[in-house]
Amino acid sequence: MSEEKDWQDEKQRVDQVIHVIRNKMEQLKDKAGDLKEKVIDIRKDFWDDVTVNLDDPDDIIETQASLKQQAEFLSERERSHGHMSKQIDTLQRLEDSPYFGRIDFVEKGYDKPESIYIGIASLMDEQDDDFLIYDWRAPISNLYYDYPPGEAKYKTIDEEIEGEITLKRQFIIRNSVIKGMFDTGLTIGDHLLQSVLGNTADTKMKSIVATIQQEQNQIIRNEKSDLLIVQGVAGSGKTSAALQRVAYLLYRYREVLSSENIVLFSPNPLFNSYVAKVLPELGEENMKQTTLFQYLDTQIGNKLTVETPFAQMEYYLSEAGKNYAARVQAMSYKASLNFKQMIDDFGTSLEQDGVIFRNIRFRGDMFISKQQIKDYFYSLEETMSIPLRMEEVAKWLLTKLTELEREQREEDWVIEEMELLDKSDYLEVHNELQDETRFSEDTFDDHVREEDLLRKKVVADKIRPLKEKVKRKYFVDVKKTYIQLFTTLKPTEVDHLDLPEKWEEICKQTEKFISKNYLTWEDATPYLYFQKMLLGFNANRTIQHVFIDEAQDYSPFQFAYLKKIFPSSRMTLLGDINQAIYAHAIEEETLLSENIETKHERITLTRSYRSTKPIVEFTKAFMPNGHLIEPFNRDGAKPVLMEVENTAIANDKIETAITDFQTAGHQTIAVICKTMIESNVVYHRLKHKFDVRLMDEETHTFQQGILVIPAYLAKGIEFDAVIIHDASDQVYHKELEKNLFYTACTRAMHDLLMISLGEPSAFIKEVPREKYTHYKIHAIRKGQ
Ligand SMILES: Nc1ncnc2c1ncn2[C@@H]1O[C@H](COP(=O)(O)OP(=O)(O)OP(=O)(O)O)[C@@H](O)[C@H]1O
Repeated sequence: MSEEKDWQDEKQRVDQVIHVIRNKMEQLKDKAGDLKEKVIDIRKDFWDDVTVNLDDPDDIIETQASLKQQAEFLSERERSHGHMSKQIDTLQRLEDSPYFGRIDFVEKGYDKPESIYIGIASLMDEQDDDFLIYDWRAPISNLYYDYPPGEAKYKTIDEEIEGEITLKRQFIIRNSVIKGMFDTGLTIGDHLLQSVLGNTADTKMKSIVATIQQEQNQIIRNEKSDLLIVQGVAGSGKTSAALQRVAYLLYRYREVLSSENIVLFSPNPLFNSYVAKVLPELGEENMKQTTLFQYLDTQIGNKLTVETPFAQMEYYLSEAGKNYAARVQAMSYKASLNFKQMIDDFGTSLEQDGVIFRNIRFRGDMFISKQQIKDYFYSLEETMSIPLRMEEVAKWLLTKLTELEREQREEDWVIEEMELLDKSDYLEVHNELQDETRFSEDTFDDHVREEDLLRKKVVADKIRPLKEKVKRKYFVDVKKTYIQLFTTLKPTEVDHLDLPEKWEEICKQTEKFISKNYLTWEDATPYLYFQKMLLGFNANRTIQHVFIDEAQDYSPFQFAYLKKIFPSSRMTLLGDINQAIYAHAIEEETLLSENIETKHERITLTRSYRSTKPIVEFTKAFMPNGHLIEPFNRDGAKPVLMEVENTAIANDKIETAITDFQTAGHQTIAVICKTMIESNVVYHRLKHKFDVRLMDEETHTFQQGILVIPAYLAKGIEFDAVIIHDASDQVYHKELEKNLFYTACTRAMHDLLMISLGEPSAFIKEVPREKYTHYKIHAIRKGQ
């Protein structure tokens, strides 16, 4: 068959499929329109169709039943309407680009191939007999992602089907028109990938459904592992694969899983909006998304201020302050499982003694003292866990409060308070009284009864907040109990736990911070863990899948905490050891370390798709194990290093570069700095010349244009061009700064420029000279 004939045949098929899509869409729109009218009618006539009769209890029951029936009828119609709207959305998406792939597969035992077309959703022909398009997540579609032409097999729910792929073809279809078509020998040919990756950066991440690579497909379709760990180099598609995996799981387990059952922990708030469009593009709803900070901060509540990880990072990078060395040791130690062990041991000792409680006062007077609560707590059965005993204490206190409530109704202060009640309170009591007396004739003591009710109300209003506090276990002084870990525990009791050298100083610092209601980031997880140890963990069982992106930044303690909170969830951790930027990663293992003890399956991604080949060749040259990183073959300019003599030249070069990048058509240009302080300075300088935005930890979205951003906030995101504001050795020198520098450089898709004020970073010097262009720019001196 000639290429021209193939092209014509495929073109014709696209037209036919589009015709079917449009027909279906018309029909559905008609149906949905009718249904909408019906829904409006039902809402309008709702009360006409309900028999309302409240005369006697039987009538009331009948009315309730009639109401319920009518409401169900309405919500069933509304549901169908919602379902139809969703189908119409999907058809609209298919109308634009119905499919992206085709395989011809001859099943063993048959002699003719069947053509399977693959798109973002399934589509049947008009008779509903045959599939015109298969959903990319259908079992048979796996052939497309996993095999080149030749022998192949796929698994359905109950069997394995073998056969041979005789053709594998990719399409680019846009606006219902076929724009390109390639037959491919490889898994998914470079052709399409080249064209996708060559595009300019978007402020929203795109789905990679048409070009998923075989190794990414292993992540997306993994069904066996409870703990899947993905170590992938920068730009290898970890986040993309994670989101595709969410879509896959939602399809595969659609009967039992919804987006509400999946949570993604992402590195920063900006990232949330960056990835927000991928799933809707695939016709799925977004999973829940949070950052670890948001999660811990909400759990800890507003009594304590929690330091953000970014503030911790700024402190770490500042290298300033007289307690700096101790604080850095604290960051590492409090991330460790040794520290968790210390808390666990402390928890065990608290079973005997040591929990600190709070007094409960009523109207300024002591009602139950902390000592009484403590005595009650420690009088309870020792075999009961601490949280169970706390439940018992709460019950006991609630009974006591109920007794108090009864007694207090007779007190004089109640009369005084009654006078302060406003009209609505009286009305409420009056209505209550009316309800009570509705069916009785006997109303002579109404006045007395009204006073009773008012007294009851006054006291109840006073006691209610106390009861609420008791229910929330406010009677436990978690903070003071926690501080004891740093004040009363003798180092000799815990020295088997590899105490850091500056432990005593750490203890003093911690006590000082927490007494001022300030929790450093390194204390946030341990504190919350401890709090739950006293008050109960309330495991979250609605979440069935937890995804952790940038997992290298999670400490072993944080991971252990998340496991405890989500005990029955499957976990997918994605990260890159080379991008570990938090202080604890220097000494503590990260989650991605080879020797993590928990049972897991590990997938390694070594191919980098984001940046051009010259950028990847440059960045891999200064990283340990960099030889394992494989660039995707996309051409571009070599990274440029400009070593300049003074700030004036540096500024001038940055400004020229921005203008040049704009002229070259780059839409997003990021000036990446090491810290927020540096970013602020650069922003204030540039804002007079360009329309530029400063990104900080509060930034939740970003637009195309020129951005100034600290490296740690640029995690997970990409830009057309990156300018490293100062790549000098003074700025990027320490071990962890290497990772920060690597993270910054690998954000660039097409162009990377490094300005160095003076001596360039030693990391750059590790790179062979031919991998980048080096300019030295001197100031023009008098007489030159
Ligand atoms: N199979 C693919 N097809 C098309 N584009 C891809 C594919 N895999 C990755 N990409 C693209 O490569 C870029 C990097 O992907 P992604 O952000 O998912 O990588 P990552 O491993 O999470 O990166 P990092 O760790 O550096 O943040 C994105 O632009 C993504 O669209």
